[in-house]
Amino acid sequence: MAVFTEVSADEARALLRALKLGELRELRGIQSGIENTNYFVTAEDMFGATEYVLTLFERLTAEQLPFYLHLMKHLAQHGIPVPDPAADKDGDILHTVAGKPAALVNKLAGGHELAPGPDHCSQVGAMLARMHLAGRDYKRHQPNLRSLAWWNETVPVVLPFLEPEQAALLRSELAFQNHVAGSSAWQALPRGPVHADLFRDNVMFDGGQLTGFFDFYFAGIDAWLFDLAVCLNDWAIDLPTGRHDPERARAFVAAYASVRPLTAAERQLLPAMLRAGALRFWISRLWDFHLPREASLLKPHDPTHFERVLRQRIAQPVTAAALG
Ligand SMILES: Nc1ncnc2c1ncn2[C@@H]1O[C@H](COP(=O)(O)OP(=O)(O)OP(=O)(O)O)[C@@H](O)[C@H]1O
Ligand SMILES: N[C@@H](CCO)C(=O)O
Repeated sequence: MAVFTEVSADEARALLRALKLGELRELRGIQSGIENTNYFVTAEDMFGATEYVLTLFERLTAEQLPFYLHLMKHLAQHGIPVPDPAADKDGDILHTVAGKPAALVNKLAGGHELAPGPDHCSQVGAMLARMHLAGRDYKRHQPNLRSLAWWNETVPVVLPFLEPEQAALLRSELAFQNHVAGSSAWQALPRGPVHADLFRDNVMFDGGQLTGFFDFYFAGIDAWLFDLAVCLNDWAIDLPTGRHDPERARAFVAAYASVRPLTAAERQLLPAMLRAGALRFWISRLWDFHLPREASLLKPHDPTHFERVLRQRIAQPVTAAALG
């Protein structure tokens, strides 16, 4: 469950009042998610009832949060379907609730598509490219905080928990990614704000139509190709085995490239970036699994899933040419 911090009805009422969003009708803790405390909030004003999502940030600091919240606002203003943080009378979108930094955003319609087909992948691929283009003139800068520097810092912390063979793979993949990051192709990759965690459970569909991307709290400035690789590693694999699904991957990449064609450097580095995407989540899952925070009922994601994905990506590299 993901209510790390309890919010009282009075606290929710006070926030709604400060944001001039009407009276509180319902406050309901959201049981999924592993990073933040989330509540569904129903408010009613003279126009009727509206649903919002209240997020209390458990790990991120008030220094880091403006980048994410203003990015969501920027993208929403550029027509990308993402939650739009509500502002108070001073224009502030970062609030304090129960002593934690907090935001209130509109609730996206629909639910997750946990068994996506090629059509879902095309919709997400095209919207991902539109989102990258819409982020080009976003002025704030914050690196992807779960990128190479964090991998280098965190790998030594998780290594003692691994079997020798797993430790060897983790070490050698990290060395490979450090090597790739020194290449001219890597330097040439187009960059901008990326979501960096756009898994099936961070996208909403309603009646088969994409209604939005959410959970931008791992976003940062990074290679657009990294975002694409993270998506392919989730949207276009068979979850039980981690095996690449060529049909879904082709649909995803073709739709992405129809909005923003891949550059030569991106085509060259796709196989390495797919490995990077798998490594990133293997490390974070190992970290969450072996060094959990104090959260009574938290169920960490299975790290071995991304170990399998990484092994597949190394044994059977997926090239841009194979994806059309
Ligand atoms: N803007 C939104 N609109 C609709 N539903 C939302 C929205 N934000 C969050 N939710 C719901 O709340 C659940 C938990 O949110 P989220 O995935 O952001 O949790 P988290 O703990 O912040 O992240 P993580 O995915 O890293 O575990 C989502 O699965 C979704 O059902
Ligand atoms: N998407 C991440 C969880 C953090 O959002 C994972 O599956 O490990």
